[in-house]
Amino acid sequence: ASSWANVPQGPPAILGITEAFKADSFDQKINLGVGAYRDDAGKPYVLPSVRQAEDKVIAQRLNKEYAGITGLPEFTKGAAELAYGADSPVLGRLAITQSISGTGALRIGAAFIERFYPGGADRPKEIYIPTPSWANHNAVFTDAGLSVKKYRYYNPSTIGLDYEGLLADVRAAPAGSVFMLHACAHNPTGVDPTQEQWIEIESAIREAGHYVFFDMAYQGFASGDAAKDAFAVRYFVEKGHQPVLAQSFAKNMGLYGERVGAFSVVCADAAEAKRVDSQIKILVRPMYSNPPVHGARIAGAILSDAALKTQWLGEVKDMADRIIAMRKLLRENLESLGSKHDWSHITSQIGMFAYTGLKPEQMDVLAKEHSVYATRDGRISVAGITSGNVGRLAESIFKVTG
Ligand SMILES: Cc1ncc(COP(=O)(O)O)c(CN[C@@H](CCC(=O)O)C(=O)O)c1O
Repeated sequence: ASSWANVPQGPPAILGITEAFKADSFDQKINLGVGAYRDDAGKPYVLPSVRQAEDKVIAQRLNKEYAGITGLPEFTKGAAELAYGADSPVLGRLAITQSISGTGALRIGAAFIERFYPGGADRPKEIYIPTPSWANHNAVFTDAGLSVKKYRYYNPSTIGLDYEGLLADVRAAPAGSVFMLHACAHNPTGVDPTQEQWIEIESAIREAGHYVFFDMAYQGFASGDAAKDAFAVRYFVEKGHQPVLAQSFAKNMGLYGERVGAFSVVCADAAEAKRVDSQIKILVRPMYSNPPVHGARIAGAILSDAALKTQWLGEVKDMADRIIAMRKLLRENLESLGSKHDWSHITSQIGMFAYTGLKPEQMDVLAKEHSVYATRDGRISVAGITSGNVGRLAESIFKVTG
């Protein structure tokens, strides 16, 4: 018998929505599944600054030699400055490595925590993640040997933040627990703490002596302002935390398939950063040895050139602005159709996703009867909405919800 005779059929991943969408022959079908930006024509968007940087890189006719284990220094320097601020004092005590996009950064972080987080041999290796969180977080952390705990985050009745629940869970967790925080544009809810709420969350986490793992997959893409979107990361660092951070350039640079990301650890001093860097190398070497260079060369070319970086940040703002405009249009269409529901969450939420509040069964009807495809948790990728399809989308949602 085959060695793999006992391999069971697994459930489809989040990217399963795309298959169902592709199989639908209706010419006005709408894909609100995968978190990838689309322009107002519903097409994937390669940022002009990325095309220009790529042309510059190709014109250099560089060789294809291995990068170092921690990737291209020009890229990681730029990624660190973008996240922490170009004049941040932590840049001198930071260990940072390029990663296989955000997922890879999360995986390196999980492995680093599993191997080195203090608390002795008997301490359970665990991490607290929000409820709900990105569908892949659970598997990334459990596959790295961490047990995943949940903290309250979303309040279905208000379709907003469960602020009291979040604070209660932070205070209830054993001192020194690891908390994973979405830095901005929470996936899947699009519900972010306000700056005032972040300030209170920080003091609760500091008082409990917890450790923070930031996941920043949408910097610049949430509000259109990279510094604003990094508020939580920079505020926690300013208050003395030494978090680890996973960065993705999939969305804000549109480098999805180039797999460009970074993982960093804020250390106590340069000597500690050197020791941590050596251990990150020991973790990464047997994982994938060293990262792909093309995407990082593009990102590095943008981040190290003032003019290109400014142009890029303008393009990220344009993407964010289009998403914000589509949120407004969807809400206005639903209201003008006479819907009795309060749709204010559609415009108060931020980033790639809107958590509609629709039930799984309603999402099934949207797909089957209206050819509108999205995940069953009621999350829609706002980037999939265009001025051309927002009318039909609103009608479909109105027919399903009344
Ligand atoms: C919060 C969060 N962290 C990390 C990632 C990892 O992104 P990388 O592509 O590895 O940089 C995503 C992507 N989530 C999107 C993209 C599709 C997916 O992989 O699930 C999503 O939820 O649709 C994310 O939403």
